[in-house]
Amino acid sequence: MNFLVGESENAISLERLRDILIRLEDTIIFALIERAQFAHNVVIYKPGMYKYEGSEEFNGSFLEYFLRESEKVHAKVRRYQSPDEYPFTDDLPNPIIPPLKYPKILKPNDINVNPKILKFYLEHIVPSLCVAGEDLNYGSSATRDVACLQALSQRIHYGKFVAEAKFRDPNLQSKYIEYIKSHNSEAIEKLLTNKKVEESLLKRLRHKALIYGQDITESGILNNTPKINIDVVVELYEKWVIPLTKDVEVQYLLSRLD
Ligand SMILES: O=C(O)C(=O)C[C@]1(C(=O)O)C=C[C@@H](O)C=C1
Repeated sequence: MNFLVGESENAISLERLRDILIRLEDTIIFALIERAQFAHNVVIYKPGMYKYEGSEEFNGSFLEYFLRESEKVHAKVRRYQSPDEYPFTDDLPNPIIPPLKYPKILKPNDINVNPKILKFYLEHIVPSLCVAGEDLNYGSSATRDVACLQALSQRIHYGKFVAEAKFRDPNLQSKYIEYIKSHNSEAIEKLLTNKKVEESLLKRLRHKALIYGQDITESGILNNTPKINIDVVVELYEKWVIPLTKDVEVQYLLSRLD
């Protein structure tokens, strides 16, 4: 969590939030580079391929099993009590350690777009990121998938904080209230969109993916094939990450006055 426990409820600014989003670009690119070293391994996404000891009734895929079991442990150490962490599975156990006092920055809401994240990740990202076929690295692939999914989820749900910061802008608040009251999601989206920020982000992302994806040796950068398909990274943001972040922002604002 980037908002430290004990900080004030006013501890958000758009500038600070944008810095967090920029840092998360690094987390996401490195997670994708990690996943890209293994083949698609489609078998880990097919339901009912394995029997799971202790969860005989469970009939999902190997990845779903792995996500569920990982999230159980993470829930026990209160990961999902942090307002920037959202689980992909439900019926999770209670934390075994006492709760922390986070600043109450967000209005209570139950927005969770993880089903959409899982869908685009499995249908569009993994097949274009990884070499087709099987290399038997099922466990390694699934651990990398979980890292990618968690990073994407955190980034996209930061839209709630970004929306809250935008709503608090005294120059814009009356406009937001007007559009929220008239349930005008299109006007809300238009008001919160900043094309310049989006364009700079996509350019920066291309540079980062190119640089992070190279081999670096004692004599400098080796100009060999990058470890990741740069276009896939840029397209991921252009087609999915930014639109879904905006979707979260709009959903959050629509419920902001409830
Ligand atoms: O930085 C913002 O203002 C955001 O709302 C975040 C974000 C993004 O997803 O990166 C989304 C919408 C804006 O058009 C610009 C960028």
